[in-house]
Amino acid sequence: MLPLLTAQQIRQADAHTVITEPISSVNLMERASKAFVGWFINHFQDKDLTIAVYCGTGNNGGDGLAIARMLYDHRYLNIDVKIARFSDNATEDFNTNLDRIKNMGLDLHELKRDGVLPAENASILIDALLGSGLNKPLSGDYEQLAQHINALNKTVVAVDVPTGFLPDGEMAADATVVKADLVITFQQPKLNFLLPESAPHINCWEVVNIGLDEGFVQSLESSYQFVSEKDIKSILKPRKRFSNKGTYGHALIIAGQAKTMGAALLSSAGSAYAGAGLTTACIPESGLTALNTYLPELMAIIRKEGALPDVNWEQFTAIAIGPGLGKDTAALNLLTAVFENYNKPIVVDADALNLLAENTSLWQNVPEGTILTPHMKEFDRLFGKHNNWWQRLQTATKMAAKHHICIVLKNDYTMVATPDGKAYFNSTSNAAMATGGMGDVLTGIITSLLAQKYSPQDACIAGVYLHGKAGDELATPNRMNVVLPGRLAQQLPLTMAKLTA
Ligand SMILES: NC(=O)C1=CN([C@@H]2O[C@H](COP(=O)(O)OP(=O)(O)OC[C@H]3O[C@@H](n4cnc5c(N)ncnc54)[C@H](OP(=O)(O)O)[C@@H]3O)[C@@H](O)[C@H]2O)[C@@H](O)CC1
Ligand SMILES: Nc1ncnc2c1ncn2[C@@H]1O[C@H](COP(=O)(O)OP(=O)(O)O)[C@@H](O)[C@H]1O
Ligand SMILES: [K+]
Repeated sequence: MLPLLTAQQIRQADAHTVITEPISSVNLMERASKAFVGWFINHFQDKDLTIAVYCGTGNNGGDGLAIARMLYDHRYLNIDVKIARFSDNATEDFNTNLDRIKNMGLDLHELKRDGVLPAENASILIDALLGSGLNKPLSGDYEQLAQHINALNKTVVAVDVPTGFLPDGEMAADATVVKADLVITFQQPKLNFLLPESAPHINCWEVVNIGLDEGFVQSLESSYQFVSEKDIKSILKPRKRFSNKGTYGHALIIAGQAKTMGAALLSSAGSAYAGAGLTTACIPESGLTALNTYLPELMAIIRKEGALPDVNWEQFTAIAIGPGLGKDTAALNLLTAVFENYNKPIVVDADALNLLAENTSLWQNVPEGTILTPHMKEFDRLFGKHNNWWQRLQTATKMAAKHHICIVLKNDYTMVATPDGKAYFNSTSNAAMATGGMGDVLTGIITSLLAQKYSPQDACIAGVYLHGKAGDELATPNRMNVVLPGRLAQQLPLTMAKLTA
């Protein structure tokens, strides 16, 4: 896992690295700038590019100066450096880099506090005005310059963090931020890059390693982690010789009404394709033909109107409830029965989440290790209205700890909050997956992994990763506009095979 630190913790890691490596802070700046330039020249190979580097007078600006110098050394000769002298303060490493660049023959201009904004002929702007040192919203000269840059409509590459963007914590919805086509960020994605509020400001980001002390970074035991393929490979267990269907558990999916049978089919397919030994769908009678036609491998328990189905609960190694279930009395009775009769972790999704939100007494019977899989609206119904995703992240970790459950809060970079108060951000999935029924398949996958005896935490982290990875495998190479959930389910055996090979 890649620990995701707050800006303050990054500063600590920075200071620690300077002392223990040891490396001077200006050489650490040199290393960071070199990493930026390495990425930049690989992707912008035309040396005739006209580039303007906008520098503040802090360390982000110091990076900007070092980057301009290095690009010039790489024969990018059309570089114009603009230094925003909006503050009387400048850091030592900024000043050192200013001395280094002064006599190189590059164009250096200073922007004063007088509000006169520069004309701009360059095609690429490098934003090194402010980085992770942002401690208040932009105002005055900085805000005007940021608005001016945005109005230019040029390609903007930001150093570490776009100017005005808060790396972590709650950012005002109307904050002025330099709009970056690309952010080349140091060491790790900043937490707020992973939340939807970043969408208007950041088109894409890339991480470059600057060699902060790994041991120290780990020792901070960050509450936030970024999941990578390596982590999933160490979670997933390959299927064994001499195993049989009993080895891989029996999943029960309680889902669907006559008009939403698709939800039951898709979640059951997710379970079967993710490798449960057996998958049974608990569905209304009207859906039986559809079930057998769609996937004959599935078994059924029929729900008759007005009666609870006769279920031998203990027979199942994992149970999910909710997709397409509706919120009528029968659905509520079913959910109550599941909570009362089954004491192992249960996957609760969709309408079952809405029922839980409306019937809070149900909470007392939620088994430890249970998994909730809300999207944003379901999450807010459960835990109250939130103004932004930072707040949701805090609530998710708090509620997971309070109820001893896992909460899978779905989005791009779906986060899994676990009972120990941590949050794991997923690194797969794409916008082609934004289509109805996709969450149903995820519910099936997580239930399947639970049935196969993965811990609730591993089932969530691996399930979310596999779901997104299958979506990426289908969408990315073929530039698919949309990936349908049923097709994604079918991709799972291949995705899992690659990760367990
Ligand atoms: N470990 C790493 O990752 C490494 C990081 N490095 C680089 O350092 C960057 C962080 O540098 P930094 O700490 O000097 O802060 P930076 O963003 O340049 O801001 C400068 C000053 O501006 C001020 N200020 C704040 N908000 C403001 C506002 N709204 N409007 C006006 N002013 C505002 C505030 O000063 P204050 O006003 O509080 O006195 C602040 O101190 C980081 O992003 C990366 O590029 C690498 O070089 C090496 C390794
Ligand atoms: N833009 C996106 N980028 C990445 N993943 C997405 C995107 N949109 C949706 N998804 C994924 O698709 C699933 C949608 O779930 P949900 O909203 O519950 O769908 P449904 O209720 O239709 O089944 C989630 O797992 C989510 O992470
Ligand atoms: K910046």
